[in-house]
Amino acid sequence: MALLNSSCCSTPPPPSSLLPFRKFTSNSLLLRVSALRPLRRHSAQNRLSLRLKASIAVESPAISGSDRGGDSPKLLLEVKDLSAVIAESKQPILKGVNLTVCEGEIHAIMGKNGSGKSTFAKVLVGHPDYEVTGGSVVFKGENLLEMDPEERSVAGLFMSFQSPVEIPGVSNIDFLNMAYNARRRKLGLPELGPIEFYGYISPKLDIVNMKIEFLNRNVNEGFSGGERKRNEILQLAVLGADFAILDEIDSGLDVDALRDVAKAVNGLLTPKKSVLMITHYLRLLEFIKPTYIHVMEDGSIIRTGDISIAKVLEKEGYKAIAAA
Ligand SMILES: Nc1ncnc2c1ncn2[C@@H]1O[C@H](COP(=O)(O)OP(=O)(O)OP(=O)(O)O)[C@@H](O)[C@H]1O
Repeated sequence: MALLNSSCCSTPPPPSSLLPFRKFTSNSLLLRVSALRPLRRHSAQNRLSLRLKASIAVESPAISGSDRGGDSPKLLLEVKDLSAVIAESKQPILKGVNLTVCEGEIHAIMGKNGSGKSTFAKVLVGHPDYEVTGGSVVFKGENLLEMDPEERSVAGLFMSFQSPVEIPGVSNIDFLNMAYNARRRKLGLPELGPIEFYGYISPKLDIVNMKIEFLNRNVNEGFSGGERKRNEILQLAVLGADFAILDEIDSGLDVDALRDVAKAVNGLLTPKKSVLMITHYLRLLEFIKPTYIHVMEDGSIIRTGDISIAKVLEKEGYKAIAAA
C-alpha cells in the first residue's frame, strides 16, 4: 500500500497567520430561508420551453491537478493542526487535523463511525455547533477561520450535508434562485429573475438526472434519500464551488443513483476544482477516483495513501490500518 504524507503540492504554501478565532453566533448559511422573497411562478410548459440541453462530461479525473495542467498544482486548502470542540459541551472532537489540498485534486476521508469526519467538514464550513480551539485553515491564501459561513461559501466552499434538511413551504426553485442571487449579489453581479434563472438551472437538471417536477416541490420535503442526495448535487451545480465537501453522498443510494450522482460530480470537475469526499465505501471511490485517501481516527488523520487504502479497509477493516 502506498502511504504518503498528507502534503501534496510542490508549491510551498503561503504563511498562515493565526488570527483570533471567532465564535459563530448564528448559522448564517448561504441558504437563509428567512431572506426568501416571493418569486414569480412559471408554468411547467414555459419552463420546458426554456429548457436547454447540456452535455455531460463523465470522465473521472483520477489524476492530480499537476498531471492535468502541466504547471505545478496550486495550493487551495491548507489545514494545520486543527482542533475543535463541541461549542456547548466543550468536548474535544478534532485533535490536530493536517490536510493539504491542491487545485484539481480529489481527496477522500474514511474512518470509523464517530471518528470526527463530519465534524471536520462542518468546522471547515463554519458550523456554529463547533468551536475551533487551535490550528489554522488557509483557503486560497486567506484565513478561512476568520470568515463567517456565508463568506466561506462566496469564497468557493460548498458542503453537501449527510442529512439534507427539509424546508417546508419553500419550493426548490425559489430556494435555489434565492441562494444563487445571494451569491451573485456578493460578487457584485446582477441578480437573475425567475425566467433567466430557469434557463440557467434547466440544463443542470440533466446533469443530476432529476425530473423537472422536483423544482416545484418544497425543498427536500418528501424526497427519498437518493432524491435528497441528487438535490444536494443540483445545489452544487447551481452554486458552483472551487472546493466541494461531499459528506456521504453515497449513503442510501441504489446502484443506478450512485452512478448518476458520481457522474454528476465528475461532470462538475475541472482541473481547478477540488473535492473532499467522506465515505465508508470503496464503491463510490471506483466512480469518483480520488487522488488521495485519508483515514481519520479519534479526531486526526492517521494515514494518507492511494486507493489501495480503501481496498484494504474493505477487505480487512480498520484493524489493518490502526494508528501505530
Ligand atoms: N453537535 C454535537 N453534539 C454532540 N456530540 C457531537 C456533535 N457533533 C459531533 N459529536 C460527536 O463527535 C463524534 C464525531 O462525530 P462525527 O459526526 O464527526 O463522526 P463521523 O466520523 O462523521 O461518524 P459517521 O461515520 O458515523 O458519520 C461523535 O462521537 C459524535 O457523537
